[in-house]
Amino acid sequence: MIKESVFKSFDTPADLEAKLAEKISNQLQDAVDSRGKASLVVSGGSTPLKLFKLLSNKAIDWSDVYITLADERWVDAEEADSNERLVREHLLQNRAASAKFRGLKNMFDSPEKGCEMTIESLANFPKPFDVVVLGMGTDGHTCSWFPCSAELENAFTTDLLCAAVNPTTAPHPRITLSKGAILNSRQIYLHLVGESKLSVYRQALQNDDVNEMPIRAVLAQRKTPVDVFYSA
Ligand SMILES: O=C1O[C@H](COP(=O)(O)O)[C@@H](O)[C@H](O)[C@H]1O
Repeated sequence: MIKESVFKSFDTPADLEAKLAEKISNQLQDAVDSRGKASLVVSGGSTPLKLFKLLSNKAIDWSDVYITLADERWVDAEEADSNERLVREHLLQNRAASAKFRGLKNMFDSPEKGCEMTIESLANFPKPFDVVVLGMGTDGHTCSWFPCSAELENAFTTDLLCAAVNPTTAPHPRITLSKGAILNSRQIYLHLVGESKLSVYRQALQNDDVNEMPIRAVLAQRKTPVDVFYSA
């Protein structure tokens, strides 16, 4: 049984997004005030889009904020399935347009070949990351740590920032931040919307088999604070 993290439940997704956007923007500005720059890692998928919009209007020093993704599908940034496209269209807008964004996909034809260049492109990001926002799939994956993938162990054990992943249950080869990279952060938020996600989260707390539900690698550790933000 995993000891539960801080769990905050909201009446509506809008209430959740308002509070989470406020917390993230305050933490980013605090980082800029104390260390001159800040870093933010966001997830893709459908859950964070309204959060991105709220964040993009926050009055903070965005030009000192470095943003990247927790994971990416190995598709061009213009394609519908690209997480980078979501970030560009929903987060890097309004006041946040001046943030320094680095995507994970590059010109190589596979994540295995492109991984080294991605790692180099993130070398100047402030670390530990100030804020990481994770999502979770109903199979218990987070980032692109898919329970089915042969590369999961590497993503969990590598000292490198990124790993290539070829999920058998989801489309596209992927690149993902490694477990070491994600846990090298000051604050992780797990953003969950919908009762099906709540039930997967509750199931994840039942034991610590990370291969069955990779989200447990985040929930079972105590190195980095994890706050779960949930709304039905
Ligand atoms: O494939 C992915 O899925 C997860 C969850 O996505 P959602 O659509 O259920 O919010 C996401 O966190 C991850 O970044 C994405 O690549």
